Amino acid sequence: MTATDSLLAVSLSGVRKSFGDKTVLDRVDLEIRRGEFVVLLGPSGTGKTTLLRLLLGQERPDDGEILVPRQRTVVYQEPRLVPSKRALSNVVLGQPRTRQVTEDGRRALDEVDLADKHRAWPATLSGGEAQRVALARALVREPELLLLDEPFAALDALTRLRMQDLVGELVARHRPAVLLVTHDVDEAVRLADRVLVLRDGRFTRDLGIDLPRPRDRTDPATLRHRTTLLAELGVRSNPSEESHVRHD
Ligand SMILES: Nc1ncnc2c1ncn2[C@@H]1O[C@H](COP(=O)(O)OP(=O)(O)OP(=O)(O)O)[C@@H](O)[C@H]1O
Repeated sequence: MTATDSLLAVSLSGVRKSFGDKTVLDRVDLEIRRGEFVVLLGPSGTGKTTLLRLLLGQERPDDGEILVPRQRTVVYQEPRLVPSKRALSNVVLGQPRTRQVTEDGRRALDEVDLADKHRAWPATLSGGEAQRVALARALVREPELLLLDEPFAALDALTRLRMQDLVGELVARHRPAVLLVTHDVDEAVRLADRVLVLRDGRFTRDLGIDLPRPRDRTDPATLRHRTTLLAELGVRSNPSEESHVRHD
């Protein structure tokens, strides 16, 4: 990244990725500013996870350029905790066990409201608690880029809403750039500064959401964005409709 781009956390230009004769990403450009919360929406199989894997360096593009900060962490749909390590050890996994690291780990657990669970084994945690440990592990390293791959999808509805609020609060405090992959339009409108819709290898919509937080899902402006995104995904919106779209 050049000096003039210092406000950018992520820059992709002309990125192409195919598997066999299937082009998944077709000359994609993407810029994410520092501290910006971007949500990536799209039907199943359109390349959202592939894009995330490219940002993590787990895949290489066939063409194009990808610039990402070195400090990047990820939370997946499953918490992926090490079962033989207690909560705190999972949070500071891979880091030297200095006093500072232990303190930071405890603070991170405190931030996700699990201060009293630092000695808990993963098997004794609820799904939501385990996911909060995973979030603490991702944030304790103060990443410049936080990647979230459907992190709420496996949670029950109430826990999901609480987790969304928690992520919103923690991101506001730590200010990493965020790329959140989801199928949930309401989640996108609730959290994003900007929503990108990925279809047929390209971004078909780049929608800025400039609304105060916390956001009320019944607010007319929120509903307008929701309707726009559902239309972009090819889903008709009406009040009784389920917005958690999955095009399998
Ligand atoms: N390693 C691979 N080898 C072959 N094909 C792959 C590979 N990884 C992904 N694909 C294909 O690329 C396409 C995009 O997959 P990807 O997982 O990125 O989609 P997605 O948008 O994340 O889907 P979902 O929403 O269902 O998670 C799919 O057709 C998938 O089968």
